[in-house]
Amino acid sequence: MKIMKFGGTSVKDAGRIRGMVDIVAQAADRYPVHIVCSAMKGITDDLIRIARMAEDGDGGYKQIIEEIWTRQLDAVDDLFEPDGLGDDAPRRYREGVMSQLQGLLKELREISHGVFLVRECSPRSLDLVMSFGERMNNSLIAAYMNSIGIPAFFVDARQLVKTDTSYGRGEVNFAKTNDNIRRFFNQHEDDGIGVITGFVASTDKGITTTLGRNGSDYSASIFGAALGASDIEIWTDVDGVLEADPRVVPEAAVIDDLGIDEAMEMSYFGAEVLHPYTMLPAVETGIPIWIKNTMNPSVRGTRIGGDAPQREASITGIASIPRVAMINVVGGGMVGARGIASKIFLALARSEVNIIMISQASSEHSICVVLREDEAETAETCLRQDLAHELRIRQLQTIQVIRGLEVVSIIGSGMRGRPGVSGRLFQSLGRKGINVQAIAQGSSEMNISFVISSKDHNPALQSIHQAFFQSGIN
Ligand SMILES: Nc1ncnc2c1ncn2[C@@H]1O[C@H](COP(=O)(O)OP(=O)(O)O)[C@@H](O)[C@H]1O
Ligand SMILES: N[C@@H](CC(=O)OP(=O)(O)O)C(=O)O
Repeated sequence: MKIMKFGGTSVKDAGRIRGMVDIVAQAADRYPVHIVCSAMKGITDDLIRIARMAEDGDGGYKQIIEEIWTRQLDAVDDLFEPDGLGDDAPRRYREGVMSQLQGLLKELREISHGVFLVRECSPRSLDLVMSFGERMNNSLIAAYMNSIGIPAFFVDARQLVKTDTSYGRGEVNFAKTNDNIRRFFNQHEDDGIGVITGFVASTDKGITTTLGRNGSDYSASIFGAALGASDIEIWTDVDGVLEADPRVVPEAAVIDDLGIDEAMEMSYFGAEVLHPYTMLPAVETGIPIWIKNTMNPSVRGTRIGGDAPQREASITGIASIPRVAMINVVGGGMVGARGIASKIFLALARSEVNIIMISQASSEHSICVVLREDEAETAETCLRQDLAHELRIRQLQTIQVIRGLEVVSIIGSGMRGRPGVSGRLFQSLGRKGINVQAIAQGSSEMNISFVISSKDHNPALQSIHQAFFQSGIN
């Protein structure tokens, strides 16, 4: 059995849904499959805008709900068109799916109105609002498959995937989740293809949660691991994981095989083609993950699994995280002093921000942490509170926040023990006049990360790709 996951680009309208169902039907002729689908491309962003506008008392949120509804209706009209041969199935299924979608629309309108009235949208309410994209789209897809004679059943993953109450990024309780999934699919053994909502989950009390943006990839691997799938396929709009973001580096080629560690580094450091947690369930079960192209299904794609293959090349890929900030904690009194680093990290833990990168010069004169720009204010407040004493006695001179930055990483198991890689990297940036503001290298030697100004994003990625992949001396 295989799990096939289709992202928002692969199910963004009726045309793409038809293409996706063709791929699924061909696969299902050869082996059992279940599918995990995302919301139509852009719908989750629209739902977030609805919540934010309603929270701000901006009645314009209603217009966005109408736009979402129009996209759903266009897809229904196109997919459930009577075929003119007297077959009534499209009409019958159209009525069923319309009533399901209208129910969801009503619910979305009521929740948004509630947010508008109280002028408050908690992370918990936001998760509920965001869940509608996946719920609408998978209801539509399951009905469409049935209407063309492919037995399918809608699966609301909220019934099965159980998380804690970390809204916006629920932490999965695997014991309960695996048990729920196995029991549910045993009961539906003869019902055809499960059409599973990606991204959404719920707490023990049934409160809706989500798995984080782009979390449908993770949903696919949760279901794949629980059901002992032979493969987990992530279908998207590119031929696989590429050496760099193809929108910036059009010359980037497909990486045929990636080790689990390399894939984790690529996704953690910004290759949005894959959610970083996707590999976790697969690591334990050894199930390979494939990245494949819905628009080009015959291409092999990238296989992710096990250790990285032996490589001639030093680096495998380049990734980047935009919109980060750097906090520099600077002070002569830090040199040789004990406990300041731990105070800094405790303050950051208290602020619940996610630290992307840390760097400390051996002079111990400063510690720099890199985090998402929208978390910088919270982090700075906590640091100033917890380090107030050290600032007062001048053990620390400043806590400086620099915004408008980006982390770029070069990744690859071939870097281990190979001299000259960072030399070539920084030479290529230097030639383009790009200033590097901080550097970190993990002890695994599989990643060198550095911070640059956001405005240098494109030239940095292009010059690194040129230096390693296009020069013939990677
Ligand atoms: N290294 C990379 N390899 C492949 N795609 C990448 C990479 N970095 C960024 N991308 C972008 O990720 C996109 C796919 O991710 P996403 O939009 O989340 O897809 P989906 O809608 O299928 O979930 C691609 O269209 C590509 O532009
Ligand atoms: N729809 C959700 C979950 C997701 O994974 O979407 P996609 O597969 O389109 O990246 C999001 O936009 O975050």
